[in-house]
Amino acid sequence: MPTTDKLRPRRSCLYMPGANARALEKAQSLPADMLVFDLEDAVAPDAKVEARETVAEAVRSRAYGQRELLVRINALESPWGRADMDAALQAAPDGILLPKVSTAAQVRAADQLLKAADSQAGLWAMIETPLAILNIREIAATAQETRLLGLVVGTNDLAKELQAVTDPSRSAFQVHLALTLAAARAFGLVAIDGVFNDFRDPEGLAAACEQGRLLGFDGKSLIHPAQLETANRVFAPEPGAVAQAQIIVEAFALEENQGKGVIQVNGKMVELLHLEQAQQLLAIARAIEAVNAG
Ligand SMILES: CC(C)(COP(=O)(O)OP(=O)(O)OC[C@H]1O[C@@H](n2cnc3c(N)ncnc32)[C@H](O)[C@@H]1OP(=O)(O)O)[C@@H](O)C(=O)NCCC(=O)NCCSC(=O)C[C@H](O)C(=O)O
Ligand SMILES: [Mg+2]
Repeated sequence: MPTTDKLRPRRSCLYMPGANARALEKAQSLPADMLVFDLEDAVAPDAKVEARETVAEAVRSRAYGQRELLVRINALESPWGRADMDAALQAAPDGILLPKVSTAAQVRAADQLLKAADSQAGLWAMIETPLAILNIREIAATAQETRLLGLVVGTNDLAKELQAVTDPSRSAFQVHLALTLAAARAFGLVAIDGVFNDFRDPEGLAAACEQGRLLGFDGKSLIHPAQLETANRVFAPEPGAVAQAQIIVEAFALEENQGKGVIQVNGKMVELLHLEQAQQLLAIARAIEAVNAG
């Protein structure tokens, strides 16, 4: 049964070219929270049909344990998109990732296909065009009527379309990242940050993950197994934060604090909103523990 659970860990989201059978096999034992079987930009036009079959078979194999499986189809407007969608839905992944979504209508069109196929898969939209940024509110708002579950930033395509340069601090993309995050949170969606292309630069990756985490993203798009450990570490709640959250939950549970909206914990003001944050953090920490326990 595909999962649409919003509270599961999504620290690491690893892309694999659909035509690369070795990568698809290797991913069965990699510590990724999410796997994206890519049929779009990582697959050359001549290899698209074969990749579609390879990916469908891999998803059907159920050899990926509890990892969340997404298939990134080609755009529905492209020559391959509709057949990709049909094959993917028959294989029953957890989600379909739509590339280059620019309008709410594109999400609705994909959602109609899910409904027609009686699919339980979630929908995920790549935010990687300038038009998507201008339409981000409407795109995210489709979550109220469709199976849209998350937004995934595509900084490679954004850089191309904006004619922007990717510097280490990603200064050109700060507005796009923040708008995507705000739209995701406004409509209760998961938000996954873009890729870091230099997979032999662990310090640069750690800095990029840290930046994404501080902005509020749930996890990071990855392109190579060597990037998994860093993303899993940076996007997991720190032990100190887990301990602090536990203290807040316990403080609000004390008899003398029943019915209170604000209390003090170790000399700091703590409100009910902090209690909610603490509960959410503990839920994610527990979910990560469950994943680690296998
Ligand atoms: C970038 C790569 C082409 C590098 O591949 P390679 O030269 O084979 O790397 P290594 O020799 O270091 O690989 C070591 C082993 O790891 C396996 N491997 C490599 N990558 C993956 C992977 N992604 N998933 C699973 N396994 C992987 C190799 O097979 C080796 O295994 P072994 O035989 O046991 O030694 C390559 O990493 C790659 O293709 N990465 C993914 C590229 C991709 O999918 N790109 C599309 C999405 S990125 C994007 O653009 C997002 C968005 O749309 C945007 O616009 O920003
Ligand atoms: Mg892209």
